[in-house]
Amino acid sequence: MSNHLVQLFKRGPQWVLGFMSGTSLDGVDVALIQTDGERIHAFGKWITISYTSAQRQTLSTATKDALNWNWSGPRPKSFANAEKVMTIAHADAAKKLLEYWDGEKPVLAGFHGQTVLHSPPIEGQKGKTLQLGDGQLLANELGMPVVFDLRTADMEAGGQGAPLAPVYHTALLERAARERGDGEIGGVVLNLGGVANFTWQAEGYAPIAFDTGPGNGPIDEWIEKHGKGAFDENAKFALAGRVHEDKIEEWIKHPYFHAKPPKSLDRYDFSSEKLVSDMSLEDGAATLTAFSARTILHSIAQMPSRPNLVVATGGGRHNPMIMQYLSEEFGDALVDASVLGWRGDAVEAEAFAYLAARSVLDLPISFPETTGVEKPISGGQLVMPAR
Ligand SMILES: Nc1ncnc2c1ncn2[C@@H]1O[C@H](COP(=O)(O)OP(=O)(O)OP(=O)(O)O)[C@@H](O)[C@H]1O
Ligand SMILES: CC(=O)N[C@H]1[C@@H]2OC[C@@H](O2)[C@@H](O)[C@@H]1O[C@H](C)C(=O)O
Repeated sequence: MSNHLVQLFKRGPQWVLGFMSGTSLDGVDVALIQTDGERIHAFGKWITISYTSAQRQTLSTATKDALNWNWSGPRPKSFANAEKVMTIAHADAAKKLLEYWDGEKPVLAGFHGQTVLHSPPIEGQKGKTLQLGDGQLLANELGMPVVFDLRTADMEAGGQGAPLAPVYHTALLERAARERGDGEIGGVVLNLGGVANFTWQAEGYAPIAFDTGPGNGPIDEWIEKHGKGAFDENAKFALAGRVHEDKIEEWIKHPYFHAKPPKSLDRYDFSSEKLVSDMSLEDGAATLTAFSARTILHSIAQMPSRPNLVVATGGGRHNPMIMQYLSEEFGDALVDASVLGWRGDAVEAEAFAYLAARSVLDLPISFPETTGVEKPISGGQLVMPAR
């Protein structure tokens, strides 16, 4: 069957489904792209289906249990239920999307799963990462082959296991250059997710990518802790607060921000608890938001050259305070994904569709400059639907 898929892709680009359930536990993003594993030929429909509060609670419990478990002893009991709940939520989201899709049937799906724990390699010791997600159950539900577990092979080979979207970011920049007709593939694709990360690309270099530090994660946590919702909508609280600059100067000394890339983070490596627990709601929100923005700027400044295009993707691009910091630095070079015709909230889901196609074709999905793996490698497990 895998051979059959390879033959299909050899004949031409195919429609592929991709899923993302991000660290903010807000919902399932599902998107369609048409690809041959190299180029993005077309964008199809996409949707986000929010988790119900019960589903979110189940995932949040599994995430907390994972942090306490920390790879030692038997797996927490909550994992099995969370895995089933989130896999079914993914299947439902895809079925909903396909109801509104009148194009050709997708031939494959790329399933990221839900990261509950991520421990990058330290001092030559391999790292470990865990994405909950039952690939076989999803394949059965959708009646479609599914590629899942895309981070393990990279980690087994000594890589960070993240970020994986960079090879897709590169394909997006290539597509934009092709559409402009100038052949200039350079730029930065910035993902403003729970954790922030980017891919930097310029003529004559292999693309460089890494997690820059916290994104929306600690801000969300802070707002939720105060009973003010799941996130700081339009930076309402942050804009009413004062940024504690002294704290930012202190935190940015953390070795993570001075370590050479590649590097990656667990969503809870920077938590609001540790950072702003003694501040007012507004000052805490302002300081956490400024911290995320400043660590992004600090990381981009470490690149070999200054980008003349910075494309904002991910939920944090709806946060006006983060965007203000970025635009003070980059001016007109900073653009929203939509300016290039991309779908800023669907990029990660699209990336996993692209990665699934590359996995089936045995093309590399991670690289020395993106995850620190010794040589470019593929990854992922392919499962077929049960008959
Ligand atoms: N209007 C808005 N104002 C402020 N923040 C917003 C707004 N809309 C979305 N966000 C932020 O975006 C987050 C969701 O972003 P996104 O879906 O990219 O995260 P994710 O996919 O879970 O993250 P990751 O990339 O780390 O996996 C929300 O939790 C919130 O913090
Ligand atoms: C371990 C893990 O799930 N990491 C996520 C997280 O969310 C953003 C950032 O941290 C990134 O490294 C990664 O996701 C994207 C999709 C990636 O692998 O590129």
